[in-house]
Amino acid sequence: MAATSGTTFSIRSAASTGSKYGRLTQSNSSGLKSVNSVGCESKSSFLDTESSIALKRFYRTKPHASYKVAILGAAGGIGRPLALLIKMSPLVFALNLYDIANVKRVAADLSHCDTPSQVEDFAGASELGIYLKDVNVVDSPACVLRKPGMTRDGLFKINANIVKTLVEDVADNCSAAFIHIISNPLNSTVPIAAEVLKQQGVYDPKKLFVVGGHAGITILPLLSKIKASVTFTDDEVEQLTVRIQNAGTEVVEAKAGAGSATLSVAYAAAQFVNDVYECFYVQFDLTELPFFSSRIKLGRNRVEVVISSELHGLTEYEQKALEALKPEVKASIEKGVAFVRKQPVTAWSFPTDEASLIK
Ligand SMILES: NC(=O)C1=CN([C@@H]2O[C@H](COP(=O)(O)OP(=O)(O)OC[C@H]3O[C@@H](n4cnc5c(N)ncnc54)[C@H](O)[C@@H]3O)[C@@H](O)[C@H]2O)C=CC1
Ligand SMILES: O=C([O-])CC(=O)C(=O)O
Repeated sequence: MAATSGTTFSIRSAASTGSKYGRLTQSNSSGLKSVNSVGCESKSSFLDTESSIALKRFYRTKPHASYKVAILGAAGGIGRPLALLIKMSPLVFALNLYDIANVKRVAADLSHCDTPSQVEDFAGASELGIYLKDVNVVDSPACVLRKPGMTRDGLFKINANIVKTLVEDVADNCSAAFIHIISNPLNSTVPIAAEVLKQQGVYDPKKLFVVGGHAGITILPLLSKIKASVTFTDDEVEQLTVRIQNAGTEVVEAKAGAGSATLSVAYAAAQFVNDVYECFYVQFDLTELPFFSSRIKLGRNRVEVVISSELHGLTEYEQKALEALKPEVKASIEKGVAFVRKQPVTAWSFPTDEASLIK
């Protein structure tokens, strides 16, 4: 499922703080890149005086923008709203947009939002090195998406290679960055990214993750953990579980070939430059599988806490579903790792010591 967060995302617009100075810069050093940062003096505000004063206080007391964020696939269905949401964050001072197509128009449009961050656009593989320099956070929805009737795994052939190549560039240029993979099939693309980073000697499992982690029955809503005072009959649990497992597919079908979920995914992805508690698919030893999803506290720079009690006290239905999904997750992980190691899946198994990198 695309977005499941109950956390809040702090959004502030510089316009509403009465930003005093305006700036528009164009730089054509490479012939491909433009630097756009527009700040407008904004005398009129839709806020009343009290709100305006409160926002000015917020800007005085909050830490300065300290993140440089790169979005790979920034001109796509997810990339565009994600770029807007990140452009609105007071925590971000620079936003680099990369895509193989149409990225200039996104940057030009976005640069008219007078928030603190400066937007730059990059296109073409030769630009990746500059684009990733000193980046703290990489968000990657670069890839192709599925059409109605396809499974997420059906994207493996094309997307595995895109993810591998882009993560190799990340490893070369900003290996200390937080890396957020969005590209499907996630159950395989995260292990692909981990394997590439390992091969380059720069893997930190606390810095690589995806919100959720999913495909078909490997999406398992733990309805028994709902805190609100609500109870479901066994039939309702079954119906709700299947509905949630198909939530992404519902959007694919509603868009009838024009894409998959974009706005909700961008919303979920944008939150990770704030402190959040959310379910993430990462490498750790919650189960016998090396990668799994659980609730995690994500701090400013890394995964800080994995809530390992998440799988305790499941109902019989949930426990059965959990056991039933493990072979599929295992196969997806093995497929991703074998792809990077260029080995047949059967020739490889995950060493047990590697299954416990996050404690
Ligand atoms: N994690 C999640 O919950 C979700 C994941 N997805 C996945 O996210 C991915 C992107 O989805 P959308 O943005 O809707 O697709 P889209 O097709 O609208 O955008 C993808 C963008 O990536 C760019 N791109 C392709 N190859 C590239 C490369 N090598 N380098 C840089 N950019 C490249 C394309 O030019 C395009 O602008 C898909 O794989 C989709 O399945 C989609 C929805 C939910
Ligand atoms: O369904 C898809 O293909 C996109 C996706 O992963 C989701 O929305 O959960």
